[in-house]
Amino acid sequence: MKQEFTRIAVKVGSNVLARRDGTLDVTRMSALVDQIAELHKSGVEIILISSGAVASGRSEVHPQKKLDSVDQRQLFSAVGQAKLINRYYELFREHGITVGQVLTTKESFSTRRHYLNQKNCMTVMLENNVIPIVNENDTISVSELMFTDNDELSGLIASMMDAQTLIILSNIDGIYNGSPSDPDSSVIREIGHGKDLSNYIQASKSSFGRGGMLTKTNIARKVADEGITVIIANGKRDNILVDLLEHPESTLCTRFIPSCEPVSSVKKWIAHSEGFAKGEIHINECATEVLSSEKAVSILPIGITHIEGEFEKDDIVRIIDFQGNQVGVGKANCDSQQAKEVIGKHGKKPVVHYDYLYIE
Ligand SMILES: Nc1ncnc2c1ncn2[C@@H]1O[C@H](COP(=O)(O)OP(=O)(O)O)[C@@H](O)[C@H]1O
Ligand SMILES: N[C@@H](CCC(=O)OP(=O)(O)O)C(=O)O
Repeated sequence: MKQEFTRIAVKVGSNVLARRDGTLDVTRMSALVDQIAELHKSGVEIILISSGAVASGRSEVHPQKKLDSVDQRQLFSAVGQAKLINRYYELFREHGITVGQVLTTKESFSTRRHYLNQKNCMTVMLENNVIPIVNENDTISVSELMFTDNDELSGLIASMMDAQTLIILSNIDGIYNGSPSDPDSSVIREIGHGKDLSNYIQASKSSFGRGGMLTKTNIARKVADEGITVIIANGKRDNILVDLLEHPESTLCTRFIPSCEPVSSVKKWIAHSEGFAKGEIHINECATEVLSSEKAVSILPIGITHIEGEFEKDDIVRIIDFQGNQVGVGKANCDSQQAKEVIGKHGKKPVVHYDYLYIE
């Protein structure tokens, strides 16, 4: 096997694992496990991000009374995750491979300490030849603190674990340049930096998915900008994982070209922490221009016009340009009160240092 990659993250969407009637497609699961086992045995480290808990629980329990969507998700995932991981455990055991379950929440990424704890857990698993199988802990995640979907989670994991490639498996061959059901549209094979895809993406989602293609493309772009190749491919196609790595040219998929600029570990964490931002730093036209150049610059008080919200030192803040658009995310070097006191002044310390600033 071509050994281009040493560590990859594979995300398997709900729709790949669920049959039309919502039951778990064990044949598909088994086929994917066979491929992952083959890659694992050839020396590629794999991190599996698997959806399917809710879908597999849905067919197991039949509630007596009508449940709201949160109750349903909690009930189905509690039952379904146990079933899912049990299946994986048995299927991988046939190949002599040990797997471990990592259930996480969005909040578990909110501080650098929590983030590093999770990274350490998965590193130790990989070092011991254990394949981590990650999913959101849907039993305790409620709306505001949930990942948009497992695409978002997979992007975070790929970035945190310094994977070279993130393969997102869905029930479609890639991103189409029109409606996927339109015979005139075709799969976009490669997507470079800055390409706007919003015109192509339909709001429709597959039956069991949560986020849809829009979140997939947004996440894919962000992760590719951090230097990771992102591939969207069809998990229902036989041998897809092995084909993607062995015959990349002839295998149908959408590939996001990664940026060549290395991004530090701290910046990667900050890039995925926008959801935890406590405040906003608004900057003037001149600062906006400098930030959009290739130069390494910090946010200095002289370029700040105003501060919104209350934040402490080390909290995540959004950077907003003079036209009101968000241009980045950073870790504050001081609290909001101290920042307000130095607005517009020369010769003061950065409010967000370059090392802790991620420009989108
Ligand atoms: N331009 C497009 N190209 C491909 N798929 C699209 C496009 N626009 C919308 N979609 C929809 O996105 C769906 C995949 O996203 P999603 O339902 O979140 O799947 P998953 O459960 O695998 O994460 C496809 O089944 C398709 O219906
Ligand atoms: N954590 C949920 C995943 C839901 C979800 O976002 O799925 P997907 O549309 O595959 O990204 C589950 O296991 O059912």
